[in-house]
Amino acid sequence: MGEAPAFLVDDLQNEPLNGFELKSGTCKTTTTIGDKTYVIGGADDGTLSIEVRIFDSSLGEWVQPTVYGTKPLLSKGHSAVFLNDRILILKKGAKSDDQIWFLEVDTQYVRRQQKQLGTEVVAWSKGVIGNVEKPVVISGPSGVGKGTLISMLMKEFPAMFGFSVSHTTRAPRGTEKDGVHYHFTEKSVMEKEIEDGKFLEFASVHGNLYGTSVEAVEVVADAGKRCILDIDVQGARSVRSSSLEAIFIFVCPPSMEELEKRLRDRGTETEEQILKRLRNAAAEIEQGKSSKIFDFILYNDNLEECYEKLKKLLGLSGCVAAPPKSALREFNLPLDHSVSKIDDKIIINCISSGLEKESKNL
Ligand SMILES: Nc1ncnc2c1ncn2[C@@H]1O[C@H](COP(=O)(O)OP(=O)(O)OP(=O)(O)O)[C@@H](O)[C@H]1O
Ligand SMILES: Nc1nc2c(ncn2[C@@H]2O[C@H](COP(=O)(O)O)[C@@H](O)[C@H]2O)c(=O)[nH]1
Repeated sequence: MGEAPAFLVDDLQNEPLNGFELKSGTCKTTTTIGDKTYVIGGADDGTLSIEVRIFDSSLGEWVQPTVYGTKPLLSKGHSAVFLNDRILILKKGAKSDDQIWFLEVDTQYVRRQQKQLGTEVVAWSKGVIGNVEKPVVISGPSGVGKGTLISMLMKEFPAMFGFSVSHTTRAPRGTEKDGVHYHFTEKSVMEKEIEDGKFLEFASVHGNLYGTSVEAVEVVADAGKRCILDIDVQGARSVRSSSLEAIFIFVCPPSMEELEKRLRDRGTETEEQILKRLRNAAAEIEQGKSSKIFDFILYNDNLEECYEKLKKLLGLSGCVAAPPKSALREFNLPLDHSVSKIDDKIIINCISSGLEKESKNL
């Protein structure tokens, strides 16, 4: 909370200002939702990213919200329009893969964080142009074959799927590479990043911390690929209640004996770790089968048969590996534009700068 800079108070007195840039060339917009006016833009704290402040007219006060997600970098300005539970931000003069952003202000995820923290919360997420299909969340007990199935999918459809590289505090196994299999990290560093809102979900699994950063998912979406997350049941539950709309698949072993055999044959864990993973497996299978988190349950008995079933439920049966959907189609947003919403359509009014000014709607 704090005092309003004079120019903003002036600007706010001249309502309505929704979605329009404030005067004085500050590259800030205001969006009023109920008692709250979201002032978006500028970087008061010396960072290079877009800042958010809220003026609560019922309190007559400025509120500094807790901001989650990766913040967009400053641009030559932006337009803003409110869409149901989030504000659409169109950055001016930005590259096509950096033009569209959302500031979540009233999504389920934001409301839950607000309740937990007792403060105002907003969350940034990046928009993607095109038809990237829903991400796929794959869970199941350790050793059931999640990684094997995902590798088969990535090998057959390299241009279609991208793996969400998680962070973990566990030590790398022999052949694992940092940044490819996991981002191997220190516990204190990861805890700080969790506090800073960089994670979509995280959980303590078999005695170590694991988590999916917002960036890990964005990297895949930015490449125009469908994101695959290999995460435990706790993580799947968090993603289920986040704003990420995904397909949730739980992989079951044919028996506990077979699961133990696979874990032992893999030879990557100590005896103590194997026993811990097996103890946790029973509870995970119980939750996986009984909770309403998962859309599909797959039994991984015969690997090839299970893989075929996985492809079928992802709509890939009999599919020849296709080139990537061109999710990053060129989309040239002119520098001079305004944005509004009518019914289900976002109208972008482009003003061309010639001798005779011309206006065109997209
Ligand atoms: N259907 C199957 N039949 C026999 N062996 C299998 C089958 N599926 C996977 N395996 C083997 O089981 C072992 C464990 O598989 P994988 O590493 O893919 O499990 P995971 O679920 O990813 O485990 P974690 O959660 O610990 O990473 C591997 O050695 C793999 O080759
Ligand atoms: N909640 C999350 N769980 C994760 C994530 N990345 C992996 N995992 C799960 O951890 C166990 C153990 O994995 P291992 O590589 O040490 O064998 C397994 O069930 C994974 O699904 C994550 O980002 N979040």
